[in-house]
Amino acid sequence: MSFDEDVLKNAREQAAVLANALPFLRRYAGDTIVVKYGGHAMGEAALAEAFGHDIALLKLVGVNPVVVHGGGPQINAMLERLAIRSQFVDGLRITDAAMVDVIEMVLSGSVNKQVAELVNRAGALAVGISGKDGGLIRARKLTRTVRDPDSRIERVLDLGFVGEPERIDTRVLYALSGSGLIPVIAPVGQGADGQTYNINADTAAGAVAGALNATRLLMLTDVPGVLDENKQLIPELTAEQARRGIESGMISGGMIPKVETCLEAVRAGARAAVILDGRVPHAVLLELFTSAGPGTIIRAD
Ligand SMILES: Nc1ncnc2c1ncn2[C@@H]1O[C@H](COP(=O)(O)OP(=O)(O)O)[C@@H](O)[C@H]1O
Ligand SMILES: CC(=O)N[C@@H](CCC(=O)OP(=O)(O)O)C(=O)O
Repeated sequence: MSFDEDVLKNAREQAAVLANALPFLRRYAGDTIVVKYGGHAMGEAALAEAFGHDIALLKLVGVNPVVVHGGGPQINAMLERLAIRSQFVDGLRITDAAMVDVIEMVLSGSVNKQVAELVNRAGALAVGISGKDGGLIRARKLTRTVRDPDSRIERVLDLGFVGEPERIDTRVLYALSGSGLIPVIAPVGQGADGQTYNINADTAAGAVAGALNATRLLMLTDVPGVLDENKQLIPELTAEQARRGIESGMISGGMIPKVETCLEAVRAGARAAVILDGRVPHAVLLELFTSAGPGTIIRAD
């Protein structure tokens, strides 16, 4: 085959691949997909670039992607530089007054702009905002009760300025998405009194997905999904299995807010939530458009 014939053959093959992809790419046209992009998944440059491409491609094929990012490792690094120690309870960072300023700086500042830039570099137009912009996330102080295993006495744990979404005002998201832009959200909220709250990024993503009645909430993380005692992937998790998993300790640490969030998101209006491996390049496209993107799916009952 001559050089020209080779080029032509490749081009025809590429065209066929594109044409074959059409029914898949149409699958979520017009739908809203909320993607939680965890701090761990941002580490590797090639992976991050692939993530940016996935989000840009979603917009191109008529999907309305909304990104909510984390930044736990990035906050840890900054707090370490400032010699401030963190403590976690059930995957939530106890946040005092000095920390909340640093956390807002990291999340709404450097990380938010980095994530928006990943999408922009892929040729789409992302706009980085925090939950404080446009009144997006009205937050209230989160309280946790813990039971002492010996005395069985319950006590309320003060997590400081850790918040939970109280109300989501979706207007800013519709305004951006409707103008061809992709919202990229930092998980920081504002209380009725103006106080800034640090919100777990999973929780923020779940609240946004519920309020938007998203077709999917995709939770990108650093494990293949929810794993059982033998470290095997659980393809589908019911509310009852989740409750037992948390009680038995099979589901622990950062996976607790993740699973709880998925359950809450589908209860609040999202069609399904998937916990999947963000370390796999193009995890978002694999999950949405192929049968090779297994994670753990949590559906509305
Ligand atoms: N049953 C489980 N299945 C999978 N991961 C689990 C489970 N229980 C606890 N984990 C832990 O949860 C972590 C994911 O939560 P987290 O570190 O908060 O992720 P991210 O930073 O992506 O939000 C995993 O890396 C794992 O160590
Ligand atoms: C209250 C709380 O824990 N907030 C988180 C917010 C960032 C986050 O959730 O980031 P990842 O998704 O990367 O873990 C924190 O301070 O680390």
